[in-house]
Amino acid sequence: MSLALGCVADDYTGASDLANTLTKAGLRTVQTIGIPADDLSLPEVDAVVVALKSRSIPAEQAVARSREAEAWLRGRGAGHILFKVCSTFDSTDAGNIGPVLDALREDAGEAIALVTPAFPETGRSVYQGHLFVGATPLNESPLKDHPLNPMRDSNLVRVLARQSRKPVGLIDVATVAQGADAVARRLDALAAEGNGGAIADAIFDSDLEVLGRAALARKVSVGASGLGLGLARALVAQGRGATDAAGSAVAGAVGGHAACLAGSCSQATLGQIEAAEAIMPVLRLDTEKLLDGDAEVEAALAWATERLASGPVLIASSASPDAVRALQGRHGTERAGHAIESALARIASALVARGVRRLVVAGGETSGAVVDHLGLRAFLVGPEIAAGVPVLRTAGAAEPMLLALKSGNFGGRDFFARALDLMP
Ligand SMILES: Nc1ncnc2c1ncn2[C@@H]1O[C@H](COP(=O)(O)OP(=O)(O)O)[C@@H](O)[C@H]1O
Ligand SMILES: O=C(O)[C@@H](O)C(=O)COP(=O)(O)O
Repeated sequence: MSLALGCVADDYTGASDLANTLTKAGLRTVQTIGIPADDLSLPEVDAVVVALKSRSIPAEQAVARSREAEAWLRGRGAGHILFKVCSTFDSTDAGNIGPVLDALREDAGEAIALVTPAFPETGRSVYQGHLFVGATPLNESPLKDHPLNPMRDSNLVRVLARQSRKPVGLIDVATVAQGADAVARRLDALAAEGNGGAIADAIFDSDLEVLGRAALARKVSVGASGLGLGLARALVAQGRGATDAAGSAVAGAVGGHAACLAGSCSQATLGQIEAAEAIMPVLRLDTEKLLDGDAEVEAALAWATERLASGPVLIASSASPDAVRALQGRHGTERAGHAIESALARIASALVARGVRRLVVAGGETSGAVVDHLGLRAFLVGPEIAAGVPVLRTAGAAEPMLLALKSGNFGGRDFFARALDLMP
């Protein structure tokens, strides 16, 4: 295996989002769950996205796991490593974007790394270093209420500098408009001034193509799927792409029952759950009881077992920002988050034991907990359900499954219906 591109993603939905983008851009791509064991046979691919559940763990653990993944990818020929983070830069002042960037940059022997979370396809743009979600600055968007990483500063130069060992500079839109050579010169100048990272403006895909070309001249970059698009287009232009059709790797139905699990409390997911009530049974979990033992999980499984044979069901812990804050106030943010992720993961395993082979999961941390509990090892990329969300087919599993791991903020109101239509 001689990879054109290696990617380390800090959550599982983000990994599938990136794998989707790379596949659509012409790179044969596989998503692995952590570093794959030697016995896992992977298809011939141009890119591997190693998915880690490292966005919200202690920084030193995130650094160690990211460096292991980087070494595995470079050992398979990857000349460039993209550290895939959230397009809304989900992180806290404790990290982990800054600490991981510092480590990967130093491992690569680079003085500076280009950083941009812009992803125009989903309305993420960066202007003068400020991140916008649509027309709304990040700190005024629903991301300010994220249960684990509330984003309260749209100025990413400030945000990243607070997490990094070295200062952070800006590559503004005027420089990007001048092309890849101008970006390269700006990176060199910022490095000479002692900066270790540079937030790059990007509003359109054409900006990301410029940034992809400039980034590819170095060994490491940090960004969301927009930068992935730029890197992929630069690699395909160099003749490193695939010729076979994207998504063909997952042809064929898997059958079996279908279920949806939602742990995301994003505004988008709350609306999608509401819309799903019109087309399938929806169970809203009592999160207070969920934190108080197994009774709520057992009740949810009894509810689902009565309904699975008749069609898809949806089980959700998702709640409004006020309800989330109230639960966190009573039980602590970390305990509430981990306990609910764990409960949804146990529900997922029990549903698979009851014949579910088509599973839609809403939420990045939630998807990580579910996929880990199911022991899934890798995914092939299928058709796109919504921007940033593909159908995934398990690779290396005893029985094939189809999954959709939906980033909290992605997808339209009819997402659950569209996903199930594409997961026969
Ligand atoms: N009702 C709730 N109250 C508090 N926290 C919740 C609730 N439901 C889910 N959570 C937690 O919120 C976090 C959602 O994160 P994640 O799954 O990554 O969603 P997103 O993709 O929207 O960021 C998880 O830790 C999850 O366990
Ligand atoms: O880049 C993005 O926005 C997504 O790929 C992503 O990482 C979202 O994270 P979650 O909302 O936690 O799924």
